[in-house]
Amino acid sequence: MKTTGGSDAAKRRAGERAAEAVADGDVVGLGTGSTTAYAIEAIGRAVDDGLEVRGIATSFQSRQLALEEGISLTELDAVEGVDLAIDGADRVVDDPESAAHGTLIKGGGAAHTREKLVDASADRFVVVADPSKLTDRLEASVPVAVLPEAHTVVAERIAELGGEATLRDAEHKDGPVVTDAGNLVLDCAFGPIGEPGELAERLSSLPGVVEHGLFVDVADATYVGTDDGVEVRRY
Ligand SMILES: O=C(CO)[C@H](O)[C@H](O)COP(=O)(O)O
Repeated sequence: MKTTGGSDAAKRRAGERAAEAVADGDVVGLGTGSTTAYAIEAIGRAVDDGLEVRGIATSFQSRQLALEEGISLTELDAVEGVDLAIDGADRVVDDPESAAHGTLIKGGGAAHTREKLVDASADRFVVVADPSKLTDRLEASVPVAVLPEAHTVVAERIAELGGEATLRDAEHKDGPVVTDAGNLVLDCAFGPIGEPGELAERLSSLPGVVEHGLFVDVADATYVGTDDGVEVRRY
């Protein structure tokens, strides 16, 4: 499984604590990545012990893991609602004085389109992270999923917004990363992002953009695994 740095022990603590929030009968959004995998495994163990839940996978990876763990799966259009979503993040703004507190950048695993759909549909969305994801200012690249034929046009529009777009290359395939939905990913460097809400709206309005990895006002809490416990941020 792809990991993105950070301590595995901290990721495990965050993931397992988030899994404790799952209640009997819940519909649970199952995020993507190495931190969420710990939550999915813990939910699987609880299912073995009798917990009844239905999961909604956000990627091929989380679907495979849920199946291995014996978690029943459903789809967003087959349920009345999602009780809880658990998902990782590449960056989490951690500054209570900032309007951007709790804003996320996601999409390191190129799954952010379905992640945003499921996470934003949930009554509660809990982020699981290790301390390496916390930042007081956003300046990481923003992943932008685009229709394949739109990548050059969107890259030009990104430049007009002051960003530099790089088509994400696959590691074990010649050519670009292709998402689970068949789209390409532009990693867009904007430098420090002062107004993530404004940038998010501009990115969403570009023709050819399927979804971007800025999650503004979506998360309800972040569980941060540390060396000896879990710190909870609520938004
Ligand atoms: O957004 C994501 C996938 O698109 C992941 O949640 C994000 O990359 C964090 O992954 P990890 O828990 O492995 O660090």
